[in-house]
Amino acid sequence: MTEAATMILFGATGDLAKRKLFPALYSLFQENQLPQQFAVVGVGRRTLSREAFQTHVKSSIESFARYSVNEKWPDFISRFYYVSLDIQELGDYQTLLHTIKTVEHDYSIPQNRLFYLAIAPELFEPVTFHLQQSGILRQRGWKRVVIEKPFGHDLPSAEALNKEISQVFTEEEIYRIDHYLGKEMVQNIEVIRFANTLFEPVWNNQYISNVQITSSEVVGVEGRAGYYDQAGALRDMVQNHMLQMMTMVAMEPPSRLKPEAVRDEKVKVLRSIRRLHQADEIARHVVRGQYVAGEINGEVMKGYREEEKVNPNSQTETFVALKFHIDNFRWAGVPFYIRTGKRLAKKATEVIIQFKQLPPLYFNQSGQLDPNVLVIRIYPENGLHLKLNLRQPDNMDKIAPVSMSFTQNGSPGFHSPEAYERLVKDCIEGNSTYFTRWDEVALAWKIVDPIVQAFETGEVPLYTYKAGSWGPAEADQLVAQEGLKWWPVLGQ
Ligand SMILES: NC(=O)C1=CN([C@@H]2O[C@H](COP(=O)(O)OP(=O)(O)OC[C@H]3O[C@@H](n4cnc5c(N)ncnc54)[C@H](OP(=O)(O)O)[C@@H]3O)[C@@H](O)[C@H]2O)C=CC1
Ligand SMILES: O=C1O[C@H](COP(=O)(O)O)[C@@H](O)[C@H](O)[C@H]1O
Repeated sequence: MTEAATMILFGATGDLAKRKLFPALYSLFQENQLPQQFAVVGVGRRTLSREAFQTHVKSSIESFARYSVNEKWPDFISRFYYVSLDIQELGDYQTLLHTIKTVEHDYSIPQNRLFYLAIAPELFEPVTFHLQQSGILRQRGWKRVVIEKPFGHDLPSAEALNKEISQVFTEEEIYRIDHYLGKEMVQNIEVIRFANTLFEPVWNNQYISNVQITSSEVVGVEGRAGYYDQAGALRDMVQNHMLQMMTMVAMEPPSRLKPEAVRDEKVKVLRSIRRLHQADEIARHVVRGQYVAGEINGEVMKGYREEEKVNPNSQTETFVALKFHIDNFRWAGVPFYIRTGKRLAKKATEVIIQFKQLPPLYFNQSGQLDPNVLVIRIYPENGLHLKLNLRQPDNMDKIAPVSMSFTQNGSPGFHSPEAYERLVKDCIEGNSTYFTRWDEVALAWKIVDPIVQAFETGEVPLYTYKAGSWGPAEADQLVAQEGLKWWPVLGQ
């Protein structure tokens, strides 16, 4: 049930708020999914009048929202207030407290306060500390804090951050965002598995040969070089989004559809992922790459090292492909391949489940029959695609693969909610199922940290790939070692 609340949005003048958060709030408002008693206090460092802030919100809606400015607009925008504050200055928080109280009074909102930290990670600690010091958290209603990624740079920094935040908020009050968990088809993975008799019994190492998870991007670093050149693809995408998708594919059925039960099962998967420690072992399981100049859709793209604010000798990976094993009864012997990178040929996110071959008899005498494959399409489509074998209509002696496809966002007039819409609604409602719990974050760092160290000491070669390709050729060899290939993504 949606609860009356005030959202205090730190970083309200920033990019994330403009491109994702205001549009998400507007969609929820249009669909009557926000509480009647709801308001937003935007917080930024720059000085802005309330009117100027409302104009800023309007331009965000006009540029990025699914709904246009319509008759509901005046009611929506009247709920937006603005406070200029320096996060580092404790004294500034009294104005914020005063505004929150005014808003709660004007909209008869009980003192339920949702703090959304859309700010740089180094500000997470000072803001939580000052919220406590200023008395803003000494209210009668509930309090929650939403924290954007990245949650730490490695395990020690994540532990330090968590320790600080935990002095002010309990684990139940902390909502760590991983926006991939808000995506329609990522949430559908558990439905595909646990609501379909066709799939549930075969979802294991008896029937599945391998799993491939791809998230490819056409964009480069897009003005975020300062962060990205320190992070790289492994920290930026694998530590969070890719491992989260893998846990959704691999987890056991939860005892109940409750946040803790679901997250307990995901944690068990993360614990069972075989850790890679030795440099030679890492080099056998991980391929890293960096893009050089190339062409995408007829446009010439510069190489990563030529990008603005990137170190011209940068050793940062913009592509990574990995082979993981999950050492439990369900998955023993099934490789999970993950690949992600920037400046690849297409923007796509897919999970591919490749089933095992039948014995080489009857229609499969040659042993060359195509395997059955289930493709879960997360982007650009929200869909499913199942590859089966049938007789070829024009040559009944031949067996050929056919496809059954379902695309949710293909129907005219159908607009799937954006990931941030689901997640913002969930945190207002107090549903933390699709947010990452601390033990998930810590385990993910434990998996990733030794690989990062091997990268930093140069023990894993950095290959190059052309912008517009599918990554270094060595990534193909990673799967070819087991007689496999990467399944082409949609439209490739
Ligand atoms: N942008 C994106 O697509 C994504 C962003 N994120 C994460 O979201 C967070 C925000 O990112 P983004 O919006 O891009 O960042 P921006 O740099 O665009 O915005 C930063 C915001 O923080 C405010 N700010 C900075 N310093 C202070 C301060 N001392 N006191 C008060 N406010 C301050 C800025 O206010 P002002 O401008 O007024 O100075 C601005 O509103 C980061 O953690 C990022 O990693 C995560 C995924 C995607
Ligand atoms: O978190 C991040 O995700 C985006 C990709 O998200 P998507 O929803 O567009 O697939 C990535 O570009 C960015 O580097 C990373 O920080």
